[in-house]
Amino acid sequence: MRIGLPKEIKNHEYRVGLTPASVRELVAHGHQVLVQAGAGAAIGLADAQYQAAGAQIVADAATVFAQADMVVKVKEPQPQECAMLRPGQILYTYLHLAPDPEQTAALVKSGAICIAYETITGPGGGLPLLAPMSEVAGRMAVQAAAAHLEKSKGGMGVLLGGVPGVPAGHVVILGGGVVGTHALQVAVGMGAKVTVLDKNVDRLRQLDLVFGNRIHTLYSSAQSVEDAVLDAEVVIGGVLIPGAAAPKLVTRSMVARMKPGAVVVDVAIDQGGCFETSHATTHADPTFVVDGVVHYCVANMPGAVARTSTFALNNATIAHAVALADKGWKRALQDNPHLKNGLNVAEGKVTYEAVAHALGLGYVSADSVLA
Ligand SMILES: NC(=O)C1=CN([C@@H]2O[C@H](COP(=O)(O)OP(=O)(O)OC[C@H]3O[C@@H](n4cnc5c(N)ncnc54)[C@H](O)[C@@H]3O)[C@@H](O)[C@H]2O)C=CC1
Ligand SMILES: CC(=O)C(=O)O
Ligand SMILES: [Mg+2]
Repeated sequence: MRIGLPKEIKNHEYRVGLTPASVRELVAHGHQVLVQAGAGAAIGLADAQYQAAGAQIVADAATVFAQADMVVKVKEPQPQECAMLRPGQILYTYLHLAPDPEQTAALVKSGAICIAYETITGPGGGLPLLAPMSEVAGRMAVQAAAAHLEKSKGGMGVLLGGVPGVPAGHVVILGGGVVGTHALQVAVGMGAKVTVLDKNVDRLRQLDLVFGNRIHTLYSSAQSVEDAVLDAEVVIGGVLIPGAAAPKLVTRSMVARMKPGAVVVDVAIDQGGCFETSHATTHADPTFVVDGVVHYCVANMPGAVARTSTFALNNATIAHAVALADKGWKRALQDNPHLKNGLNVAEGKVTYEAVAHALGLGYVSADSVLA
């Protein structure tokens, strides 16, 4: 198969879909890899390293899209990328379609086979191709919040860990999954007071066993969310219902009653966000203020630490990339139900139920397009 690697074009997105080591793996399986010139240059992955791994360097994205049977990316395709996809071509990347009707329409129109990293499941449960980026974003969320609590960034002027004689800030984490766990590790490490809320009591039990009395756990309800959010210096949104639009746990009226200068980091913004007041921002202009509360809602947080993130992502994506290249999409998906769960759009149909439901579109099962 011929595999194409374009350079990412989203705002301040320096990650790349394949490392030279991943290219080497695909080439060893007999595949040809076309890499757009400079695709990894911003994170120290030079064209020469890709060539040494067996790739062919091509001048532009148009050549990659025109010649590849499978395009491997990181972020959802931007409109000009969607326009270059063609029927039957495989697109393997993050998509986050539920809050994005325009992209969904463009992918449906393309006729391409669109496999979303974020809905591929794992034999041990969970979302193993989302997890590494959630680890990064969860850890970054506390860094971002601590920085934006500073007065010069619009915050209330509180040091998260406090100092002897002055209380620490209260970090409230909505969702105790991968983002939540990594956020709470860093928040606990910084000496903050930490509360985590989840609907899954087993998850809270696990966190309680690991972190003991260094954290507080709460079952998530409208009441507990409101009580915690109104007491917080920082709220981190890390809830997820796989593939679906994020539930709006924090209402506009709660935000209006939060402490002035508090900071919210809505990591779940890529699925539409869990604060009613959120809208997606970019690394170039990451925050906005609503009712005195600083909102950080960057939809590609791991792009800021693109070198770490690229290697972590490739560790999780390469095995399925090799399977897709070796077997073709139909057999690879028939052979592996977890990879099949990644199919969101194929041959002009929406094949992921939560996406179809969120957008009010017709749904056709992955099995029926594979038949
Ligand atoms: N903005 C960014 O750059 C990035 C965003 N993300 C996003 O972060 C979000 C979280 O991802 P993960 O932690 O990997 O998901 P996860 O599935 O590991 O965790 C989500 C948690 O939310 C909980 N939850 C669901 N409904 C809830 C409710 N009503 N109240 C409280 N908890 C609830 C679930 O029980 C689960 O424990 C996803 O939308 C993901 O796409 C991930 C990486 C980067
Ligand atoms: C998961 C995601 O949205 C990201 O890594 O950018
Ligand atoms: Mg989007």
